[in-house]
Amino acid sequence: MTAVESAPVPKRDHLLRRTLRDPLAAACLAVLVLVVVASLAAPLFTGHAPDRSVMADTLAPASGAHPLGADGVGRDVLSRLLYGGRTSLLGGGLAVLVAFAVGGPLGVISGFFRGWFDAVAGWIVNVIMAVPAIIVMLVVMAAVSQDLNVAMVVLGVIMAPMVFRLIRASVVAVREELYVDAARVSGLGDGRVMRRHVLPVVVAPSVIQATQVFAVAIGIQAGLAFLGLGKASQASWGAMLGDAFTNVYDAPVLLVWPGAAMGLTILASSLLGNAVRDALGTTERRSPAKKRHKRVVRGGAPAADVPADRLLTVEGLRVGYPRPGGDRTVVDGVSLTVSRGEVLGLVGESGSGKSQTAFAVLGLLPDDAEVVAGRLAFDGQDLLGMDTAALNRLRGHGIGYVPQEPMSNLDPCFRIGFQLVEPMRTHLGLSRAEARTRALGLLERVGIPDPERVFRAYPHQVSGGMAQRVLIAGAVSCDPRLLIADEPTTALDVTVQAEVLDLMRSLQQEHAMGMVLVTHDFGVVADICDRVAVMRGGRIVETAPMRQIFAAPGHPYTRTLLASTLDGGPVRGEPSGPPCADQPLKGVTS
Ligand SMILES: Nc1ncnc2c1ncn2[C@@H]1O[C@H](COP(=O)(O)OP(=O)(O)OP(=O)(O)O)[C@@H](O)[C@H]1O
Repeated sequence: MTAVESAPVPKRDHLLRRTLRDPLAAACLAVLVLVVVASLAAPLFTGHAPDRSVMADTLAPASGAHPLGADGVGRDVLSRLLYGGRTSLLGGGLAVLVAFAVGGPLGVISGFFRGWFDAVAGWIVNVIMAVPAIIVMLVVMAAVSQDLNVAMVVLGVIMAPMVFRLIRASVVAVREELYVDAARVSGLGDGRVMRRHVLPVVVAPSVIQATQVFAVAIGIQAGLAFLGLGKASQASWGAMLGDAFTNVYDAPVLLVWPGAAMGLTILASSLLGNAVRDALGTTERRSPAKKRHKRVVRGGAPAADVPADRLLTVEGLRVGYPRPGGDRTVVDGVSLTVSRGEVLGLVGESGSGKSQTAFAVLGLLPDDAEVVAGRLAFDGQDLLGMDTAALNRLRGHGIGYVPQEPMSNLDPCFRIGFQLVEPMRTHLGLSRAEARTRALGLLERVGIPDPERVFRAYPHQVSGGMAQRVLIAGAVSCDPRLLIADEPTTALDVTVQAEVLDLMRSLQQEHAMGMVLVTHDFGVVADICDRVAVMRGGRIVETAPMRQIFAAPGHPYTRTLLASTLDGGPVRGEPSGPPCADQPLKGVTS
């Protein structure tokens, strides 16, 4: 029996509150607030102008008039420290802003859409990275402007490639996740998928990167000022270090103030960045599941002369992957049909091409797949000719999908309720409240005992069986006419398998949905299917009504598969028993 684990659902906790639970983070934030407030409110703390020089006060020690003393040309050290903080903070902030404004969007677009944009952006980034940063800034300061802030803007552009690479890598990793596929299957457009599932993952590494850019910018700015660059009127910690260095033997204490201010600011911002990253709870980078390239779709003719109750028509479907040694064909000439209210079982050993066939219908094959079909039509619409936006509208609404791995198809960052509500709002145009009510009803319908609780839970707080029920609820939430279920019970234990199958059968009958049930299990076939198509080596070797398949299997391979199931032997992998007439296709892994 499936059950929600007893851990209570945590309340949404504000990021700042979570961060400040770490005492070190709280101390770092306090230091940064102090530095910012002191710099901005400098006139409140000192009456001296930072560039006002009084020769009589040269290297004056700390006193009431000069709490931190005076520098080599008689300027008040406290005043220069406070006003210098403005220059450093503004410079660091400018560099971060420019680096993220340039590198951030480019990284997201490149990682998400790849293709020519990615290639061009990658090339530009490589060129920028080959340019020596310090030389460029020296040239800019010498030839364009003596303003340190201008140099920091240039530094931001030079550092944008680092941001670009980091964000691109994060986006590439997350877009390969199954739950991103699942979101696309449920019909969410690229914008929503990016906003809801991709961008949240980018936030944590970006925070760390921002603190690094900030620290580097403050350091480089100080270096430039130390070399004497920058306007003489512009107080900065670097200029203070330069001045202190010339008087290092007479007043070594002058090195302490700007050094301590810089060190503390950089340290506090780095440690705070780490704490924020930890509080975001996404420290691990998600590993890419598979590599994708551009999808090529060729061929396809509009559907015509099909019976009125026909829902899905697949004719002569071929799926191949270009490989250096020759194309790898994984589905070869598959033809099948599904009528309204009919359940078609797609059966075969592992690697026979069942999922590839299902994904071709869903338009979810990897981008390097070549798909050719005489006809690939859903309810009178040509699927091959459809653009992504039309496919997005169709998926979820017209065609629902129940995946094999329930857990990997739910985004761990979002509550289950949110993930159910979103597609309904998109496809059915429901308000948030209406979608919530409908989602709760669906959760109850799929046999979840405490819908409210599961609605508020995160995926890790429910069991695998419960997650699969949630996905089934999601798949039928927008009243699809066809449901594609890819081994929906494989990841579940035996009792739960039976319950989930019962549920799918009754939902299918209630909604009069057509269904393609991908499975390797003849038990499942007997339970739920009206007709069966048996696949081997990328081809359909036999299609027949369910009872006929069991009573009089026509193809030797069907007999072998049936025998291995009925014997209780392994169905997956190469079947035992007499060799079949059909051998696997060249290049197809069985
Ligand atoms: N991106 C890809 N590039 C090349 N070959 C692929 C790719 N994806 C799948 N294949 C191959 O396609 C063949 C069919 O895979 P498919 O996932 O459809 O099998 P299946 O019948 O669903 O098996 P299973 O029950 O194990 O999921 C396999 O040999 C697999 O290695």
